[in-house]
Amino acid sequence: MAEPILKLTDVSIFQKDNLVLSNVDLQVKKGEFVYIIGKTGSGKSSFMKTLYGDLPLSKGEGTVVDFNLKTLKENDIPYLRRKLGIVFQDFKLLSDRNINNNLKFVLKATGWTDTSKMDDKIAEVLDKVGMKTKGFKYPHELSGGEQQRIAIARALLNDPELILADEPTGNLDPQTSVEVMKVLQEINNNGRTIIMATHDYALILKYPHKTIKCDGGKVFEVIQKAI
Ligand SMILES: Nc1ncnc2c1ncn2[C@@H]1O[C@H](COP(=O)(O)OP(=O)(O)OP(=O)(O)O)[C@@H](O)[C@H]1O
Repeated sequence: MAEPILKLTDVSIFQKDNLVLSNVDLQVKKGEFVYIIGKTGSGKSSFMKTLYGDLPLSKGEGTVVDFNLKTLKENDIPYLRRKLGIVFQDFKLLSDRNINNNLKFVLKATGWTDTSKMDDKIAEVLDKVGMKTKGFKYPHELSGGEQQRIAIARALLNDPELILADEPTGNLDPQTSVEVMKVLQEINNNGRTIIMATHDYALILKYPHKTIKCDGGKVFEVIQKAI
């Protein structure tokens, strides 16, 4: 039986004093791919931020990759994030160093010390996203789609149990979006759990998965026809 990697029970999500989402109940099992959809301002990013400890969980109960979000302390957050791979719309690569050094920076920051192991891991994740030969390039020398693939490679460095992707195709044209989606799909086919916030209904239709909608301050599962 697949185990739940995320469990939220009657959760409310706030931005400062504003209630963004309430009565959120959701379980995601290991190996699932789940979309979070909804209009601008409906709470997708707030939902994702709660999962990676950027917004505190003050009401309801929640566990993510065995961390209790309700009792999560500031000091726990780096450990939570090591078990997560986070991908943002705007890639967030460091512009002053090449791709290999972007990835090495993350490995060192998360406790890796052995140079040859780091080099092997970097080669492995670049290979997974089809960017094996691009390690010497600087971010500005890559297209948006390539930069996003590097960001996905970066998210894979510590073998995360869960990948959280917040609008990963939001800055990409439709064709490039499909290419990035293929990479995420393949990662999911290899057993990795993915939660992806998106506006991109064309992608959802092309790659159907369980879909959760944020609307009117609530969260509910939708069937494809209703999207
Ligand atoms: N830092 C913040 N401080 C106060 N309110 C915020 C903050 N960030 C977001 N909000 C509010 O919370 C609500 C949900 O925003 P959120 O960014 O989660 O929506 P979203 O669905 O991700 O939107 P988008 O698709 O535009 O990214 C909105 O009303 C927004 O104005």
